[in-house]
Amino acid sequence: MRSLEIEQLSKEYGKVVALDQLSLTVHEGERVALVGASGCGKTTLLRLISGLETASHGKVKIAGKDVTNASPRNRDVAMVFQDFALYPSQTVKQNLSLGMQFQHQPKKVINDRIAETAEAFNLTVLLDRYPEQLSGGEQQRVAVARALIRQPSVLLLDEPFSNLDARLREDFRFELLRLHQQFGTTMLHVTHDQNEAMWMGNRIAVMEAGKIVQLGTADELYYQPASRFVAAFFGSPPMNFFALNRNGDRWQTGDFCWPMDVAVSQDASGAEVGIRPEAFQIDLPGEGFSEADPLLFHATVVSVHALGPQLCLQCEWQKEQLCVICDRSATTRPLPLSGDDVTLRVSKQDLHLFEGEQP
Ligand SMILES: Nc1ncnc2c1ncn2[C@@H]1O[C@H](COP(=O)(O)OP(=O)(O)OP(=O)(O)O)[C@@H](O)[C@H]1O
Repeated sequence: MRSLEIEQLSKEYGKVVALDQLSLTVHEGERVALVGASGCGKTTLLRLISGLETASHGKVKIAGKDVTNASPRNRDVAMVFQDFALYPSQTVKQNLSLGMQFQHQPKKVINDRIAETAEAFNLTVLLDRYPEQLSGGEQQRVAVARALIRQPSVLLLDEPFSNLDARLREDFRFELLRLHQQFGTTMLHVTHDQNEAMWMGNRIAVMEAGKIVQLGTADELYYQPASRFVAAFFGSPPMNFFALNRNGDRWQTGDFCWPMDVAVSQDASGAEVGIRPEAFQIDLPGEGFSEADPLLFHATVVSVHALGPQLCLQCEWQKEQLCVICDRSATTRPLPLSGDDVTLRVSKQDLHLFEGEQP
């Protein structure tokens, strides 16, 4: 059972509460991506799991064993750092062997494991090089290989792609997924990048101010965000948000009245409706849509951006910016131009209501 269990974990630095009674289970062989804004406590959590920091309260269990007070070496966990943290004066081979030497593994086991791992990670021809003689992508492969060679129960990754350029990042994502299939290691992967989280996580945990505010699959977070924060975090271009103003018993944005069944609580201090850019259907005036539809938006196109098979329209509606993404094939011909009036419609199930949250 190579799982990771975190129970009610807290960490305070003086008055700063970096982690606030956080609980999370990563099941054996699962990949959980951990996302959140800068300063929300992601690195602190990894440091507590790996034993580089001690917890103020709570427990960390690895493979069923309580390791809350164990030294880093006795935790059966390995970590890959953002800056790779390879030893510059040691060759790739020496970097790979160091952890196993600390474990006092026999020389034959070390050599066999290095040969196997170098093969799996495509590092065989690089074994005698020093880190400075490697490209960023190669250094990253060595860093992950060094973490996995000890066959830890749990692998922690702290922004492992952030020092790679966009192209390499994508290649490395596939590589890491392939290695995960091969090794089946339980993984907790910290990232700032929503796209990376959706690729890498079987489940994604969203952190805000030292707590997990939502844990679920990429689909759950995208289609059923538990808060405005989660809704805004996932999706590119991001969700459109429209502030609602109370007018008697109606809720409006500009002159537009939202349907009555967009039910905002009587005591809500403020509310917003969120609509994903791809939730809009598009038509030119006078075609197709029924004017009786309560969710028609008459907008003006400000700019049009071709994104390969998709089209992105930046529009103005009720003095608000509104972004629409549509498949080119599903768009009316001729394609809309800037300055055109367009009619958009959404389905009620694509409206996300957020009450009383600050952007
Ligand atoms: N050694 C420390 N002493 C005091 N405060 C600290 C210390 N380490 C972290 N903090 C504080 O704890 C909070 C969480 O920091 P942490 O580094 O875990 O955030 P993070 O989510 O990893 O941020 P980033 O994405 O920017 O790396 C922050 O408010 C930070 O200032």
